[in-house]
Amino acid sequence: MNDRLPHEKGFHVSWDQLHRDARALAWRLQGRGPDDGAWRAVVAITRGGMAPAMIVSRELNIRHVDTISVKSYDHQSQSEPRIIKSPDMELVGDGEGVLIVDDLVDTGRTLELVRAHMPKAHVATVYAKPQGRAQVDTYVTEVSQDTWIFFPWDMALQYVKPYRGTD
Ligand SMILES: O=P(O)(O)OC[C@H]1O[C@H](OP(=O)(O)OP(=O)(O)O)[C@H](O)[C@@H]1O
Ligand SMILES: O=c1[nH]c(=O)c2nc[nH]c2[nH]1
Ligand SMILES: [Mg+2]
Repeated sequence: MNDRLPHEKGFHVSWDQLHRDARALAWRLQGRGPDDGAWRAVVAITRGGMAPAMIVSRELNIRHVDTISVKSYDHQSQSEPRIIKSPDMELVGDGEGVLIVDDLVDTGRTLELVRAHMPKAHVATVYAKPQGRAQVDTYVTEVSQDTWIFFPWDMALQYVKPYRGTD
């Protein structure tokens, strides 16, 4: 399933940047729920959606938080998305008033699968690439399709050689 553009560029996101961007996402969602502007619940797409969902639910004061676990990538290689764990369907119903939160949309295949389970939910991601953008109702920052987004939980600080070398 790798009929995709190679990822020629890297977009490196720090914890601080992720926090700011997830807050910006919350502010965009504020007051847009169906119940007097409020949202009933948040469903995080694990694992990448968990940190953004925590920040969004904190900002919007949403206490009902559940997860749907979808796996589609092994590092940068994509396979058929699979649901590993479903949310409490009594809580989420058809998705009305529910915010689905993920870190990013790339091809849109993960969200296609999740939307099929909760067709009336509002889908929000922090980052979006053009191919999957139509699957998202609200996002903060778009990057090009040939960009790989590196998240803080996948990175570590390490020594870098000086550009001109050492004596
Ligand atoms: O739009 P798509 O092409 O479907 O890709 C987007 C999905 O891929 C990543 O999850 P991944 O499957 O790597 O699992 P993870 O969240 O546990 O890292 C990312 O967190 C999104 O959920
Ligand atoms: O960490 C990630 N960065 C990405 O750009 C991406 N696209 C799909 N899945 C992804 N995971
Ligand atoms: Mg994910």
